[in-house]
Amino acid sequence: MTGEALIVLENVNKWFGPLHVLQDVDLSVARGEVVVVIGPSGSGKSTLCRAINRLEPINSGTIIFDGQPLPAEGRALARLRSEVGMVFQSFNLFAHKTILQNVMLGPIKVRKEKAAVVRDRAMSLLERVGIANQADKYPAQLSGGQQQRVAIARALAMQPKALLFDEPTSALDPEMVGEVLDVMTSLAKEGMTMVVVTHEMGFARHAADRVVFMADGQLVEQAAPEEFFANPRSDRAKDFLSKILTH
Ligand SMILES: Nc1ncnc2c1ncn2[C@@H]1O[C@H](COP(=O)(O)OP(=O)(O)OP(=O)(O)O)[C@@H](O)[C@H]1O
Repeated sequence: MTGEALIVLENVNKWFGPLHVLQDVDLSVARGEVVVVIGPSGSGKSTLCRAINRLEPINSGTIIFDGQPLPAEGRALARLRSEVGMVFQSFNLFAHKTILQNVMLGPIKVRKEKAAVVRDRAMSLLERVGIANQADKYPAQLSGGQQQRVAIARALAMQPKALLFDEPTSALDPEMVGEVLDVMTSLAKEGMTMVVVTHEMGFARHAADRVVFMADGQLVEQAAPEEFFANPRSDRAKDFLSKILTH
């Protein structure tokens, strides 16, 4: 971690109708930092994650990425989306394209890179996530854990400056969760800047630089994982942890 901020949210507010889902949110993520966002269902974690690359418009406040205010549209937004990869709960792969084509698509379509260059990068990323031998298959032929690893390779193919994960293991059968978390842990160790919304407390403990606890649209507290899990300060965090850790 260098300490230099890559993602900065200042006073961010978001309403869904009368529901105030992000309430004056301030958050700064340093280059190379891994921030894990936890909290009860409906507390605004996904909305926060989606706001960072403008999948969700905000009502007020500022989001700065790599020194620039978040663009609303046009080329600058396309550039932002290519610099901030996102991995979703549902893998969102193109069903009628092969695994390799899925990984190659973004750099070719969005960044107009040459296919030969992209193919080499895509194959080495598939190698890295342990799926190179499935490159010519279609998503439906892979398990959920394998598809999510492809989705991570696809995000990496754009050579992003940061990766956002929105509950990446929530749709997986339990035996596949570990293989996806292993890939994420190795990215974290290599210094990728990551914001991860998850209910996986083991990942939060071992891979996070900082845990952010959200409840009712607010960042209630944040601390290094060893400090947060040993000594949560707010009653809401204590209550949340006692429920989730005894589950
Ligand atoms: N498109 C939408 N329209 C209306 N309300 C929404 C929309 N998206 C989310 N919400 C509401 O906003 C609140 C925050 O949702 P969000 O998905 O960000 O929470 P979360 O903390 O990620 O929850 P979970 O852990 O269950 O995924 C919830 O009450 C949710 O029902």
